[in-house]
Amino acid sequence: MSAGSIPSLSSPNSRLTSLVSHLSNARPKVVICRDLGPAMPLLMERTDIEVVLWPEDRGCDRAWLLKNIKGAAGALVLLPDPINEEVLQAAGPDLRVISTMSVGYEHIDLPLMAQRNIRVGYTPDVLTEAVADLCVMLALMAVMTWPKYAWSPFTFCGPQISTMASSPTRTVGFLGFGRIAQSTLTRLVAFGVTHCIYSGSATSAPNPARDAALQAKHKLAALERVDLNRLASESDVLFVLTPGGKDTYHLVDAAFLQKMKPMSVLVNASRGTVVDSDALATALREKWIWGAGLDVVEGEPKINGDHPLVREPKCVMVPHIASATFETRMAMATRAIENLLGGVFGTEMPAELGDR
Ligand SMILES: O=CC(=O)O
Repeated sequence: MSAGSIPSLSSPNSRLTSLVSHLSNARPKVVICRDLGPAMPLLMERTDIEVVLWPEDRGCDRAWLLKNIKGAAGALVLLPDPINEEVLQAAGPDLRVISTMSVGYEHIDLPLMAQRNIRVGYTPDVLTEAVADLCVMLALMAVMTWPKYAWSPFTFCGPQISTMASSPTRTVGFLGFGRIAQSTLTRLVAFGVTHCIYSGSATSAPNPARDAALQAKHKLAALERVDLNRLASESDVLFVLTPGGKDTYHLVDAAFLQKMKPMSVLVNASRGTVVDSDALATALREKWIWGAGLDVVEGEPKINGDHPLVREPKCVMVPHIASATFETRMAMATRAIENLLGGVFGTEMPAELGDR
């Protein structure tokens, strides 16, 4: 999509009116938990499905979902919509697919879906580049956070991410080394980054061949899988890019932050729950680390101006918008719709989780 051709969002209420023409019991019903703007014609122009759309421009009400999902063959959901036993009970036996417009899927009870033979779609890949762009932006902003504004030669200074003659090495660290981490690394190579270290999950197998290829491609002095101690203590810039959930809860805690370099910065663009917010606020206040850039924070979106990290001057925060470019959101919405239709009609889903 070119910048000049970004379609405008049409009102959910006008779509609601056009839904009347879709009502027929013969067609499989799909429930859509949020207006998908310019992608909606991909659903609304079809005559072989009945589309039931949450009509308001805010998160879908639970009560509305539970009422409307009855008899549905599929549902297109978002991160704030927990998909669990309650939803399956309300839906009944016709439910064949849950499609989430997100790369994360911790809001979906996957074992339960597998048990009931309900297919699950998600939207990996299409958001990788946008999130990697934001990661770099947050890292650059996190080194330049300053609470006081009185100029002198060495105020407003922060640690430099690019290498230079007097400081020729930089180590970038990744907690989680999937697609987004690797795209972020690609961007940082242009800053002269020399070393890359990462920690994978306990269950992910080491991949020495992939690592050797990446090291050669980016002409790095080292690219190494390390334990959390080394990740914390050697990273100049540390990106948290691991999935959320109980396995990664508070992996970055006070003990981890205390091991980090005082001039290092932490960026989190995965899930708020991976980083202990109170510990991070202490780390910034006590100067264990230099700064932080956060796209996500524990407890979001219900945080306010009193949150310790919102009040912390050396923390840059954006409201979980890493994938928020028109191009990426359109690709995510399209992928989510394709997944939904694949599940409803029993055909291929472009991005399906797990085995059927
Ligand atoms: O956080 C965003 C996503 O999971 O897509």
